[in-house]
Parts: sequence; C-alpha cells; structure tokens
Amino acid sequence: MAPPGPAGAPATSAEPLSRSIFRRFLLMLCSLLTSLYVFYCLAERCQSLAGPLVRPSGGGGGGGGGGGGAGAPGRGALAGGPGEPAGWPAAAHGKRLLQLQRWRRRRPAVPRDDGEEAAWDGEPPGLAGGPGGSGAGSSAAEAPPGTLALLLDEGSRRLPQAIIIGVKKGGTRALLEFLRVHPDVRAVGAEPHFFDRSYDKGLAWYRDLMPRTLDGQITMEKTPSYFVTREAPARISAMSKDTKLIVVVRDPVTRAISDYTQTLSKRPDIPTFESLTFKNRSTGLIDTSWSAIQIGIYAKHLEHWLRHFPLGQMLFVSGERLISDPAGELGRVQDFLGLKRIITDKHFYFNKTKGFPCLKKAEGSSKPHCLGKTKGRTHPDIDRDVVRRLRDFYRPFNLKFYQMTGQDFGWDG
Ligand SMILES: Nc1ncnc2c1ncn2[C@@H]1O[C@H](COP(=O)(O)OS(=O)(=O)O)[C@@H](OP(=O)(O)O)[C@H]1O
Repeated sequence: MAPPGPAGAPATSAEPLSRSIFRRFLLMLCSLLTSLYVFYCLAERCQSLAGPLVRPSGGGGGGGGGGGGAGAPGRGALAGGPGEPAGWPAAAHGKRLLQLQRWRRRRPAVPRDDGEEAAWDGEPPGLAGGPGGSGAGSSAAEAPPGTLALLLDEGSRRLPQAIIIGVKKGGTRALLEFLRVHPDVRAVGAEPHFFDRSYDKGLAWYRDLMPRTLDGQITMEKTPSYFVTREAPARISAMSKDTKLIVVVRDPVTRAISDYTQTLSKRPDIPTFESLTFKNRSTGLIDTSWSAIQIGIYAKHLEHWLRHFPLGQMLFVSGERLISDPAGELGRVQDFLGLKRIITDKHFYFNKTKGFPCLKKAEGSSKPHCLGKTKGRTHPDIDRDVVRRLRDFYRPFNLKFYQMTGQDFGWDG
C-alpha cells in the first residue's frame, strides 16, 4: 500500500517515482564523488586534501616546521598558494621524516672503520629527488627533510680538522683508540699516509677515506710518519692553516728500542741494536742516519713544523703519561680539540696481563678492549753502556725540545 501524501492527502503514483529517481541520482552522485576521492587518494593527492587528517599527531615538528609554513596546523585543502597543492609539503615532509627515521634505525649505531662505513654509504630510499624534495624556490633553511641537503647534513666526509702527526712508536694508536670513544670524534682506522706517500692522489681522494661526520663532530686521522716528513707541514697547512696537530712523544731512547723491536719482529736477521746505533762503536759516534735514532731528535723536526704552524696549534702528549694516567692526558687532548670532557677515569682499567691501560668499553662495543699484540711488545735487553751513550746524545736535543714546547717531559732525570 502506498504511503499517505503530505497533509494526509492520498499519495499519487507520480510522487514516489520522482522521489525514487531523485534518491538514485543522489546515490550515483555520492558514488561518483567517492570514486573520484578514492582515485585522488590513490594518486597520493589525498595527502593534500586531508592534510590535517593524515598528519601524525604532534606532526607540527615534522610537517609544520621547516616547510616554510606550508604544513602549519590548520592548513587544509584550500590553504595553499596559487598553483600549489595545498598541504602537500607538510604530508610529504612527515613521510620523509618517517623514512629518515627508518633509515637511521637500519644504519649501524656506531659506524667504525672505513669498511663499515660502506654499510651506510647509500642514500636512504626515497629521500632524494621526487616531489616534496628541495623544490624550486625553497632555500636551504626551508628545504624539507629528505632532501640531499638534509642527508649531507646527516653525514658527510670532511677533511680532518685534527691530525695525530707522530711520533712513530710514541703511543699514537692508543691515543686514537681512546679518543674514538668520544661521540664527537670520528677517525679513520688505518693510517692514510696521504701527506707523505699519496699526496699526488689529491685532496678529494684523501677526503674520501674519511668517515662521515655530523655537524660538530671532528674528523681525525693518525699517521706518525708525518712528523718527520719534510713536506708534510707545508702540505697540511695548504689543506688548512687551522688544522690542529697532535704529537705523542716518548723518551727517544725507549722509542728507538721500540722501533727496533718492531723491525726485528718482521726481520729477525737484522744486526743488533748496539751495532746499528754507532757509525763507529770505538769512537762512540752515533749513526744519526739510522731512522730509529733520527726520529727521536724531536727539536729538529719541530723546527720545520713551527715554520708553518703556531705552537698553540700543536699539542704534545706524553707517551709515558698516556700509560700511567690515560684519563689525564685525554683530558688535555679533549680541551685542545674543544671537546666536552667525556672521556674520564671511568673509561679505563689497568689490565695486569697486558701491562697497559685498556678501555672498559671500546667504541661501538660493550666489551673491554686492549690494544693488539703489536702494541706493548717485550723489548730486547740493550747494553747499558749503549743506552747511557744514547741518553747523552739526546740530552741537548731534549732540553731544546722542552724549551720549544714549554713542557718538561722528564726523560733526563
Ligand atoms: N694502552 C696501551 N696499550 C698498548 N700500548 C700502549 C698503550 N699506551 C701506549 N702504548 C705504547 O704504544 C706504543 C706503540 O706506539 P704507536 O701506536 O705510536 O706505534 S706505531 O707508530 O703506530 O707503530 C707501544 O710501544 P711498545 O711497548 O714498544 O710496543 C706501547 O708502549
């Protein structure tokens, strides 16, 4: 039975028909609009239309901050400027932040040496190019996260701002390994030997050896032979006059014996230390052309460096105190590098078996860490008279070195 018409008038058959057509028309219009909306969403445009809906809660930091205000809270479908898909940058911004966060989680927590650097050499997926990247007209400050600029900010290879330039067998490896514990220090594991052996390869080659650093982190390397390389001071100064230079020095007599011990471990058939020390043993003339002896004439080498760098740009670390009080020496080094004093006593313990201080936790690890077998070798016994003569030989050079540096290293009594 047909329902009654308005005011109780009997229903005509035409009225229900027009209503039903009207309802169908409305239904079709709704489905058409819904389809259009779905289609739009599939084309990712829904992000702009529904900006405030899809933006994560508290997304102002991601979407509203750096995008030049495009994603400011409250901006919806109609808020964009002419020709700009409104709200788009805000949504893309948030998405890219999520991608970046995911990428950060995948990246090793503390990348170590060059080899491990390769693990995060690549671009994080979806972060370079594409709409929502550094669009035309966006300044560096406005560029949304996910652009190459942001990525480079996250980590780029830089030339070192500080170099441990020497001395061989002074304790350079211990210093670098200890410094790497600091979160603001990133260093190459191996010795690059750029300023002595590979200078012709160019600075770009050298920079590519460096680990990636964030703003505020210091890039470092150590190559102990630089200290005795004639060309090194001018070359490092040409790279940057501001480079900070660290020299770990050790009693030159012990250093010479350590140097000899290393050579002996590789070539057991070499002559004795005593015979190599003298040009003529009976006259007592020391062979200063032997590198093991020559390297220890610190004052002479330092003269070359002071022609290119002011003394204040150099720090002299005592190799002996690096063993007896590593935290104390590391305190000086951190101050010199302008770093917060993070490495303290708490980081070290004395390993009786090794006979040296070791790290309670090495960089990127929770395990104790001592240096390897090649550090802290047992030295051969050297004839006392030879040692005494060597001490006499070095004394004037040592005194000159103390004067030049303003530090008494205590090697002469
Ligand atoms: N904590 C700790 N552990 C082990 N070894 C330590 C440490 N601190 C300083 N040293 C001393 O470092 C000496 C090696 O110096 P370098 O690292 O500069 O040597 S090298 O030039 O890189 O070959 C090495 O010399 P040798 O004892 O002659 O082997 C050590 O005396």
